[in-house]
Amino acid sequence: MRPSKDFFRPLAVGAPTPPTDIPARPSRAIHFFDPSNAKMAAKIPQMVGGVDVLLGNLEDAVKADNKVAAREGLVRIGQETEGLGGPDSPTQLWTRINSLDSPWALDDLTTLVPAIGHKLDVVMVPKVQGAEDIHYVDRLLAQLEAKAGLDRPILVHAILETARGMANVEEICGASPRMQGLSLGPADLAADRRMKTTRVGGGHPGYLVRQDPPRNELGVAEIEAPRSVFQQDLWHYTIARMVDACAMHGIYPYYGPFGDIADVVACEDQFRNAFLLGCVGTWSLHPKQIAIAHRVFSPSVEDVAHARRVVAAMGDGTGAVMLDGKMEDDASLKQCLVMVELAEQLAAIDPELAEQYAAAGSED
Ligand SMILES: CC(C)(COP(=O)(O)OP(=O)(O)OC[C@H]1O[C@@H](n2cnc3c(N)ncnc32)[C@H](O)[C@@H]1OP(=O)(O)O)[C@@H](O)C(=O)NCCC(=O)NCCSC(=O)C[C@](C)(O)C(=O)O
Ligand SMILES: [Mg+2]
Repeated sequence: MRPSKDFFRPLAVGAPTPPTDIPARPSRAIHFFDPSNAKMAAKIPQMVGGVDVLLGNLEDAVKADNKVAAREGLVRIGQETEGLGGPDSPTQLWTRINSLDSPWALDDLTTLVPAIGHKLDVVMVPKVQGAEDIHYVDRLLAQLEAKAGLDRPILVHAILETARGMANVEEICGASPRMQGLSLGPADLAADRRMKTTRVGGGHPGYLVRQDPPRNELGVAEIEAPRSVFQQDLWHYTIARMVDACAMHGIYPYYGPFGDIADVVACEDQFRNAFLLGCVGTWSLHPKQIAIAHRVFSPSVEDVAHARRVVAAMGDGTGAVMLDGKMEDDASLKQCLVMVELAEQLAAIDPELAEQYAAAGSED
């Protein structure tokens, strides 16, 4: 569908022109912190450069009594933290504002944009229900940007955490040229869908398939015999829908929170599933989840080396060749190019990865 002629025009006189393409800035880990928590806030300056995104969370997980302190704390951090946020920073600055039906969302935006709008890369909007929520934020941001004299539009990221939001996922992605991406909000979404879970993301041992029963010599199924069970991914359908909606609109899908901080193994599995399905990153709720996210959402050295071999073997990119007993063709080349491009983007911001990927290339 052709967008209206005004789609890429500023929504307020004097506001910066919205982007026609959303840049693929590395955002493997979106690290959440509560700016009203002095201990967490104190750690932020030393995290700049060590994590792709720092997100000052103002919504759930911040106590109602601390909402103003969190907002003011984020302003202070945005103003005082060197190197944080803006187009040239190694670490983007994002915020999650309060939900649009809360008493705080309006003040969040009217405070943050004039104070730190030049540093703020992305505003994450929770509990987005449909395009109307994005239109509201879009217009308000344009008015505030114009008033503040900003020359760069702030991007918008929606969290999918209601059944209605999921049903409207495509129109949410296409609601504004500011749309940067989507994250999964598994806890609120589970509640809204009336799923019978109590966790923040991750799987559930009850969601499984069971191996067929063996049969005895009379051909009767022995249903009490021991059988393997395979736990399934509760979030597969949702993430796959998000990935398609984002890919269709040229924006970026992210997993979301994994609340079992102690279970770093299952966390890594959940992140990897999302990575393999097409997500570009995830959230980190605790410092120890940052390294997991960075590791998982960076292609492995082996995959990059293989992808480069396929690119080299495919010459002009058409036809079919055999490599290690496998057929490679135009379509497998395209997958390999996704991997190589991502490796190049990450190498540009991560010297350690750059070295590993360079070595992977030189082996061929
Ligand atoms: C889980 C908690 C309570 C454990 O906090 P803790 O203090 O018990 O952990 P710790 O292991 O004892 O912490 C060690 C040190 O790290 C610090 N620390 C700890 N966490 C952080 C952090 N994030 N950033 C920076 N520093 C952090 C902490 O202050 C402490 O500092 P210290 O050594 O000086 O004493 C804590 O990590 C936390 O509050 N994390 C953020 C939680 C959050 O943002 N939740 C909201 C996102 S999930 C969500 O909203 C759902 C969703 C999408 O809406 C939906 O599915 O519907
Ligand atoms: Mg939520």
